Amino acid sequence: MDEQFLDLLAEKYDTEEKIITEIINLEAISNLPKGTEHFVSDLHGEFQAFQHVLRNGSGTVKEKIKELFREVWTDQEINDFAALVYYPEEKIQLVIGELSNKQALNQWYRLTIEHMLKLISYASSKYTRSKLRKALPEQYVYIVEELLYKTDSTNNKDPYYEEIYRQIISLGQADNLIIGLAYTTQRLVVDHLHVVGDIYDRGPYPDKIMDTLINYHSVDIQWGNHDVLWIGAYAGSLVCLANIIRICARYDNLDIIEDVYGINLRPLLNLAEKYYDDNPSFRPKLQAGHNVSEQEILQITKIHQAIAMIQFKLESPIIKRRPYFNMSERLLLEQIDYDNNEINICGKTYLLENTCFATVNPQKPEQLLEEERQVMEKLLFSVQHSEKMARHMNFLMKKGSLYLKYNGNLLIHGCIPLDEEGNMEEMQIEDKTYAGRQLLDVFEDYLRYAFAHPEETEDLATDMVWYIWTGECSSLFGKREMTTFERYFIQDKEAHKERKNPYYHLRENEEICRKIMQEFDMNPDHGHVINGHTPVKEISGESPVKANGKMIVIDGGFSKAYQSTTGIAGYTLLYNSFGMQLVAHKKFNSKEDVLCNGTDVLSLKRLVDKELARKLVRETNVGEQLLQKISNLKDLLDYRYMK
Ligand SMILES: O=P(O)(O)OC[C@H]1O[C@](O)(COP(=O)(O)O)[C@@H](O)[C@@H]1O
Ligand SMILES: [Mn+2]
Repeated sequence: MDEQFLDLLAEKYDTEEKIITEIINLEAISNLPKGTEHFVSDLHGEFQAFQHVLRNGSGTVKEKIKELFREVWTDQEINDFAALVYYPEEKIQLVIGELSNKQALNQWYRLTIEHMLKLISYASSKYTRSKLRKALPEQYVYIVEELLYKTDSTNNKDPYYEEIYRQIISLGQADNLIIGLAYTTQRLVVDHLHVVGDIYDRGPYPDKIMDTLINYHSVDIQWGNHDVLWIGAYAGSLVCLANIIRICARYDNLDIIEDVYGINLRPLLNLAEKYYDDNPSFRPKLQAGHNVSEQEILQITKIHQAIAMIQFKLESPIIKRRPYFNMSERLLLEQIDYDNNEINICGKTYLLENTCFATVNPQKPEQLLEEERQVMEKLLFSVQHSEKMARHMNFLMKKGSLYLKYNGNLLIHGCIPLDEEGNMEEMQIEDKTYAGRQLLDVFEDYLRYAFAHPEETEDLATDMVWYIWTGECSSLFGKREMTTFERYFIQDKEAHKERKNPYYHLRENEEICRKIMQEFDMNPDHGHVINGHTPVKEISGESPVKANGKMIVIDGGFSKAYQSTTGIAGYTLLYNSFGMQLVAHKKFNSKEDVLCNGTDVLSLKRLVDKELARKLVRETNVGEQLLQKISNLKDLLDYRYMK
């Protein structure tokens, strides 16, 4: 071992005792059961439903409550206590409103604190004391530890403990303590969260999801195609920027752009008012319960057309300067017969309806009007100077990656592009050809380069971010083409079809999944491929567990727009020391429903994999680091003390 490294290490561990204590500590930790991993995906801006799943740990909180109190509590009591753990602030207010006198309330406080402590003690049984301490409400650590670790079996200290409870209540600290303990419980039931992509688009609050993730104790993100689109916009890709605004307009979410990220839409609105009118194809999909006036709808409809046309124009030069993107079929503006309002796509002629080509010059259809160019320039400036946007995008980059190998599983939002024979699909980029893991690594390198160089807007790296959103070999898109244009202007549904990469039928096959895991140097006997991206149509009998259990698809289905096609509100996955469990969620109504009626989106669990022996920390990614550290410390002991 490098002596310089050992000398550095010796600065921190400067006595024999310190080294030995740390070795014992790390050895002990690595023999604890592994913590619970929680997998969610396709959140699509649905903050309310997401935070519910996070707060209830996909059913883990209630399960623990049941295990502890089933014998002594009614279902109603269990539900009430669960609601208190999920939404402590609101539930306490409801209880205060219901209990008629102070004495009753104080009694409730006394019992509730005791129950919370019991639950915490149970939920933390597989953690070290130090880990639990870090999860406790800071200002109450001392008294909570006193109450948690009562060791006196003689009852001599009973009056002492009672006095602690009494003081907490009489000093007006009960509410805060209960709230703090509820959050401790939430934190203890899930050790680490994986977000398998698509935080952004369609739903109204992606920013609140981002803020929640930023404050979460332990998380990683596998980017989804929609997340990459937002990264691309921030990194200087005008076409990605046009796309995110178009999708926000389409889903009546322009507030996210204007109010949340502070981007001025006025120049775009002025342009839209000048060239566009009402158009049934571009009216926004309204969010339930969102009151929008006719005038606002008209405004959004105009903005929607303006930005969609800018997007289509911006696609052309990229397709032309990157022939190996193989997207010449998508040069649609050039294939339009502007006199007859028709288009020829793949040999078939379609009539165009609800067109809005006022800014298109049929001779040079890709050319932006000077006004359009200026609007995009201003928008990009605004996006790149939004403080909140910078914070959220930096976090996406820091915690995110295109794929992740974690505790033996391969996590990826979309797919591993394959050909019909099940070989890794090849893509040529400039003069080199890539496939499989190498291709994904190259994509990620380009994306990181584009992000680090936001001032470069037409270089290959920036174009590549857009390719990852929509290209045929993208591991996040996984389809041959994105038929956005067709869905706006052509009635015939045949033209809307997006052909999927062969991966999506081949992934049913165990051998293929094994091959993919080998491509990533993983052990196919133990691991799984975990995907999001495609809603699992439970209604039509589709199963989220495929390939003899090697493949798990957990599109969260949080997106309301897709719930009628899936029949459920999606899946999440839990992986604890006993094995893997898939959780199917019913539609989430509202927080109020959980609080008042105790209706918790019933989660149905299905065992995917059972560990033969309880899995320990030492067998995990974190454990690997611990074992490395132990080995370093042993070297240090040897080097300094000849042991
Ligand atoms: O229904 P929308 O929101 O217009 O989006 C449809 C588009 O979204 C996509 O399904 C991609 O989004 P997902 O990653 O959520 O599937 C495209 O394939 C399709 O063209
Ligand atoms: Mn997706």
